[in-house]
Amino acid sequence: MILKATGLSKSFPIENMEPQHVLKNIQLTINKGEFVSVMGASGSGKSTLLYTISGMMQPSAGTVEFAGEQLNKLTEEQLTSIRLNKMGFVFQQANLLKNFNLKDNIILSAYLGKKESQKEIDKRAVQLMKQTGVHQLALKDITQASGGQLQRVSICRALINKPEIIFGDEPTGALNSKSASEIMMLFNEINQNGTTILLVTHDAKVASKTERILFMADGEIVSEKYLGKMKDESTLKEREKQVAKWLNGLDF
Ligand SMILES: Nc1ncnc2c1ncn2[C@@H]1O[C@H](COP(=O)(O)OP(=O)(O)OP(=O)(O)O)[C@@H](O)[C@H]1O
Repeated sequence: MILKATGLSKSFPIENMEPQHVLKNIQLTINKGEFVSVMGASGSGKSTLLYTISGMMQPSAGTVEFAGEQLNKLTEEQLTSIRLNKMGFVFQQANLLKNFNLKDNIILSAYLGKKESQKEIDKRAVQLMKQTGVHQLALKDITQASGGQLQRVSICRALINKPEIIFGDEPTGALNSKSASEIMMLFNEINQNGTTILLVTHDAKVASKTERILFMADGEIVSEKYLGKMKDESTLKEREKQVAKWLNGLDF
């Protein structure tokens, strides 16, 4: 087990009204090496779940244990260190810094993170850029790359500190279907190399490439289904059909 949420709830206050209960008593265990996706209608609480289990947001109740640490017992400084060194984040938009070239965007957080030499960090950045097919863009800036390429760079940035888990919030949401599919194959490869991955997605095609799908409705995990790891792409059509069936059976 790498992550365990117990009795996790999150409410947001609303002026002159009852608070909005966005997460309700969530129990969730993620095992080391798993590739998990979270699906559910807009507003069901998917992003809030991701933010609370990754220590970006304080839950209203409940606990999160990550890599042997109870996140609620840590100081903000300790949480920042865990997020920097043990977690990687990929969002819908790459959110890269415009005054840095693409390689510098990748290595910046490694300079802030682990105590490694510049040479080692540089070497890993180049390896990651090769693995993700963007090494020829190392010295370009963000205006000189496509959306898919920028997302590959943001995946390199997420991986630079060798995280134990990658959290993705709609990481393919802004991409065309070809780029989205390529990015998912890349996540699959990263997962096969041992990194645990949890993705929030609206897209059944994305979810069908993951190992386990959690379905959320109204702040609760209402169902979870196991697809198993995708060993090769020949099974993809079958997996997509299966996910479509599951979605049809749920009343979102
Ligand atoms: N910081 C906040 N303050 C108040 N309400 C919030 C806040 N963040 C989220 N919410 C509310 O919580 C609910 C769930 O939001 P969340 O973003 O987790 O859903 P989601 O399932 O990820 O939706 P989407 O698929 O549209 O991104 C929404 O009704 C949203 O308005």
